[in-house]
Amino acid sequence: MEATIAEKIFSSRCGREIRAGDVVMAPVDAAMIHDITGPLAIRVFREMGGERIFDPRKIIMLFDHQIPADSIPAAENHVFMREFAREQGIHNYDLREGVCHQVVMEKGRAAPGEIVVGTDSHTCTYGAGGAFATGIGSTDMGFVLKFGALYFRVPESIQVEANGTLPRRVGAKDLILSIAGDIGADGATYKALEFVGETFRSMDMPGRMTCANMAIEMGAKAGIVPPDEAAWEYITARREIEPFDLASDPNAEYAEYRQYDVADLAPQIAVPHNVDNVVDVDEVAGTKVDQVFIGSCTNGRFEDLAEAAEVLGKEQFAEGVRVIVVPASRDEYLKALRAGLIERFVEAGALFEAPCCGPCMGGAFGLLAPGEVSLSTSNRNFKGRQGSTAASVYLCSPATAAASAVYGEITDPREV
Ligand SMILES: CC(C)[C@H](C(=O)O)[C@@H](O)C(=O)O
Ligand code: SF4
Repeated sequence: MEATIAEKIFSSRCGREIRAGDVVMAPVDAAMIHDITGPLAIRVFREMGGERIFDPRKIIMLFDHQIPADSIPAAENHVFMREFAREQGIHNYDLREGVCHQVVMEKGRAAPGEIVVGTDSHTCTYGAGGAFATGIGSTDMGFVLKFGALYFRVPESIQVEANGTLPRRVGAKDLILSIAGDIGADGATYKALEFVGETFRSMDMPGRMTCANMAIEMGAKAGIVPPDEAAWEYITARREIEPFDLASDPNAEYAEYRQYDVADLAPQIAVPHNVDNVVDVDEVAGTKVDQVFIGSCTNGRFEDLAEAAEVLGKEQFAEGVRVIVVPASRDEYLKALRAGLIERFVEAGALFEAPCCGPCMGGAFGLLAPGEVSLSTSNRNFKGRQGSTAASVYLCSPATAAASAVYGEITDPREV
C-alpha cells in the first residue's frame, strides 16, 4: 500500500504496517519538557508510581518561558525540575540555551523519521527536519516519562504544495500565514500537514521551522517537510546518523490537497484576534503600533534578525514604539552578536533581551496595557495573548516588523 510520510514513520517505529486512523502504542524517540509544563508531568509520573524514567538520554529538559525566574513560584518550579534532573541523570539545559523548540533542533535532538513529543504545542516545529513531532499534555508526558511510549491515533494528512520563488521581502512567515488564512484555525485539526513543492525545497531550515511551527495554529497534529539534502545536512552536522530516503509515496491517500503559487504573494498580517484573520499588508498599513516584538520559536533565528536588520538599514526605530528583540537561542544570539546586529538594533532604539520566550505569551515581560497594539513575529494573537484582553496583537514577518517599527505604523516592507 502506498503511504504518507506520517504513516511511514509510524510503520517504521512500530515495526508493522500502520495506516491513518489506526490507534497505536508507539515508542517515543525524544521527549521535551520545559519550566511551565515540566513540573506537572513530573508529578503525574510520581502519581503513576514512577521511580526511574524510561531513558534519561531521551529527555530534553530546559527552562525558557519564565527565565530568569520572574516570580517565586517560577523559581520553585526551576528548583523542583533541577532536583528531578539530578536524581534521574537527565542533562538539563536549564536557562542557558533558549527557547525549547530552537534548542531541540539546534542540538540535533529530533531527526528525520523519529517520533518526538514535547509538553508544548509548538513541538510540531521539528517536522521541519522530517520528524513526526507533536505537542502533548503533561498527563501524557507523565506516562511517557515512565514508559517511553504513548498512544497515538495516526493522522490523515493534508498535502500543501507550494511552487514559485518568494518575492523580495516576502518570506516563509508570509507563506504560512497565508496558508493559515485559507485552512483556518481549526481546518487541519488532528491532521498532519505535509509541506511539499519547490518553494519548500528551496527554503532554508529556519524558514521550514517557521512553517512547521505554525502547523498547530491550524489545529494540526504535526507539520512535516519531507527531509531532503538540506535537512540531512542540518541533522548530520549535529549528530551521527546515516541519511535515508523518507517521503510519501506518489499515490498515498490524502484528506485534502492545497496548492500555492508564491510568485505574487504579498506580505501577510494576521489581524486581531485570530491567526486565520489574514490579510495583505496594504489592508492594514497605517495602523499605529505601540510595541514590536521580533523573536519567538517562530521567528527568533539569526536569519530572521538579519532580515529585520537589513530592512532597518541605518534608520532609527520610531519614537514612542517599544521594540523588543529576543533571539531564540544562545547560538542565534552569538551569531547576531558576531554579525554586529545587536549593536545596530540597540543603536536604533531596541531593547535586546537574552534568549527566552519573551513577550510572545505575555509571560515574563513585555505585557500590553488595554488599548495597546502589538505587532509580533510570533505565532498567536488570541485576546490576552500578550497582556490585556483589551489589547490587540497583529502577527507578521520579521521584515514587516522592522519596517513598521521604523515608521511607528504597519508598513509594507517592500516599500522601505
Ligand atoms: C506554556 C506552553 C504550554 C504553551 C504552549 O503549549 O504552546 C506556550 O509555549 C505557548 O506558546 O502558548
Ligand atoms: S516562544 Fe512563544 S510560542 Fe514558542 S514556546 Fe515560547 S511561548 Fe510558546
